[in-house]
Amino acid sequence: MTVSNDKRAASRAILETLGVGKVFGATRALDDVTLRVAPRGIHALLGENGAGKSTLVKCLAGFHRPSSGQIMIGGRERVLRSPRDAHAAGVGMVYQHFTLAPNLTVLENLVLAVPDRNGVSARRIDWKAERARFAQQIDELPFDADLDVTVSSLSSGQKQKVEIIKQLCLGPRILILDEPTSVLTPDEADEVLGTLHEMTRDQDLAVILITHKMREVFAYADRVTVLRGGRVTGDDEIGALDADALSEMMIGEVEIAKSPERAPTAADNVLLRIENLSADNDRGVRALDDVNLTVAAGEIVGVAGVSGNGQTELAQVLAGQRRAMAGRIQVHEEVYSGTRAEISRHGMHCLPEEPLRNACVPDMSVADNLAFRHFDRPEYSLGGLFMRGAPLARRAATLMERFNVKPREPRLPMASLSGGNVQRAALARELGEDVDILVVTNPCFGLDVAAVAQIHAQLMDARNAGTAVLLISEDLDELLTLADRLVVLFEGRAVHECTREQADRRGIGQKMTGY
Ligand SMILES: Nc1ncnc2c1ncn2[C@@H]1O[C@H](COP(=O)(O)OP(=O)(O)OP(=O)(O)O)[C@@H](O)[C@H]1O
Repeated sequence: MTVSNDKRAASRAILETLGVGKVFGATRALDDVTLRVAPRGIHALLGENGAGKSTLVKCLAGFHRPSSGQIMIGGRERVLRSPRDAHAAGVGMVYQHFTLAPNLTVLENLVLAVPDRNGVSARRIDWKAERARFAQQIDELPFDADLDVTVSSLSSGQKQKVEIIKQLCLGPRILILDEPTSVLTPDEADEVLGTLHEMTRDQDLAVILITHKMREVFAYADRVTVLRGGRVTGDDEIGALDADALSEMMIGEVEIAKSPERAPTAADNVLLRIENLSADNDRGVRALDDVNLTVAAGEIVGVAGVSGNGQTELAQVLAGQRRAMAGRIQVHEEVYSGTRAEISRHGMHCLPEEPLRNACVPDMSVADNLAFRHFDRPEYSLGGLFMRGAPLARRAATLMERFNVKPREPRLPMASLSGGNVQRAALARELGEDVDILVVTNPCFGLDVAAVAQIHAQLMDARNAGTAVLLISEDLDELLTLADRLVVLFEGRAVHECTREQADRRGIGQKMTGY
């Protein structure tokens, strides 16, 4: 930007960060970041994993205090000591993962989100008045929600809308969305972003959008700021940029991994066979209903579906974390019930979604988390009782290098890694050794362009080396890129199956919604 442009942008800005820095121990997560956000429009914040996007927006939402620099909102410097301060300054934030209380109704969630309600007894709340107030507020919003349903019965798309409604009801001038569409179908994502786009045209609302999806940036953003290694590497109107320019700003000269060619499959060598499998969810409701599927050596079978249609339960039964109510599973043509001994004997590796929560111990180091599968092997333990630190650290360093986990510091707690790097570390553990069967759920959730290409190449490599891969993913594009065959789950049933040659994007999208 030229100096005069700079001045004009500053005079228009509702929010500015001036030379903001943030240091965590030895990590400089943000370095001299200047960001200017106009009072209306969608401002995309892009960058590879670990670039500092979440840290920056957490500074704006009062979760982190910057180590240096200033935050200006509405032309005034603000010191945001807590989310409450940020809220008072007009900043609302919607997180990547849901924050709604699942067992409460939508109305109860909205009422509890109002500041100053902490500690107020439910009996002292005038529910009738609150219901009328929220019904009227929602009426004025372009989003719809039924106030009386329990949140746990909502689809991901509906939950995300309630998260946004919850923030909009608090009347923010700046709404921050951290990867809001990663849990939505493409149609739901278009609906949510399209609606917000319209809102930023009609009223004083600035949306800061973190996303890894270029399509969304070009369709809905007005302006883009790119971070790399904690520094701003690009800032411009969206109309002045193309995909190559953005990619260059995000990853510099890094080469995007190319997926290896697809090798022929030994279709008759079935390694995983699922027959008439049924299972219940945590509430005792049937979540998987009479599912049949097979995965052969050197084959990727994709499981498509909107989240909440039995995918989680399928992955859990295969990982031995949930009991099947009917049917059977065979691995290497032997009956399999998911015991630790069977998992190890059959070379069965499972990577669940949200690995930080479901597959890692957040406070333990990256090296220890990478050791979960091997710590009791002779080369890593003394008599099976004591872990041998040096070989485990060497192995961790090798895996971190191979899977590009950053920062390359095995002793850091897992929880201090950025979302994308946790994902890479968890995949490194599951794909790092010879694997016969890999069950993986949403492996590229939250990953940047280069990392997605790298993970896809690694999955294809594993397939070509003879691994049977069951890829459960909410990203239809990912499935269409990788899978040899596709199965669609809807309300727990396998409602459609096709080969990659037969796959039709629209048709599969319709099957996913029960059409
Ligand atoms: N609480 C923390 N303690 C220590 N280091 C942290 C903490 N939070 C973030 N970091 C580090 O700061 C850097 C920036 O992380 P941040 O989460 O902001 O990246 P990001 O751009 O949001 O990445 P992603 O796309 O993977 O979510 C990373 O190196 C990360 O490991």
